[in-house]
Amino acid sequence: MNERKTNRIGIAVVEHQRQFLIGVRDHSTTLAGHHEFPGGKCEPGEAPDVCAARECLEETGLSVRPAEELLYVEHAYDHADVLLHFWLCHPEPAVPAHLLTEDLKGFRWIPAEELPALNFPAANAPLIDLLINAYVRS
Ligand SMILES: Nc1nc2c([nH]c(=O)n2[C@@H]2O[C@H](COP(=O)(O)OP(=O)(O)OP(=O)(O)O)[C@@H](O)[C@H]2O)c(=O)[nH]1
Repeated sequence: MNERKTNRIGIAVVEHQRQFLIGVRDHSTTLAGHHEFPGGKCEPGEAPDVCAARECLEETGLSVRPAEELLYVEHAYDHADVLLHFWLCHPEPAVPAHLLTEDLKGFRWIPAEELPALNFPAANAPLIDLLINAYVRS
């Protein structure tokens, strides 16, 4: 029997002064070369916002505080079905100022107006529209 995987994913949409923390998916992973927000699979019993903050710390070294769920998207990729929880997060107040400007393990701070030009996975499209409306057109 060919059973498809369904993964619940917590994603940290980390905002600071209208900039967002964005990386590029590694060549060894699914959707290699696509841009991405920090995130990954929820552990069993782990809430998506907790997952988003944990994955962000693991992947970028930045401690963040989840603020609100911006969007929930269900999407079928070839490799799996995903339940995506996009959580708006902000850096913890105590983080050193230099972490808010420099690259973090390959993740970079990108101004909101540059988001539409990036190559995000298909499931991110409604989130990018939402961010443009909230941070560029407002
Ligand atoms: N991190 C991240 N994943 C995203 C985004 N958009 C999106 O569709 N995804 C999808 O969400 C899933 C994330 O899973 P992952 O494989 O990166 O998670 P992980 O690090 O826990 O997995 P691993 O331990 O197998 O490497 C992938 O299917 C990925 O394509 C995004 O903006 N950020």
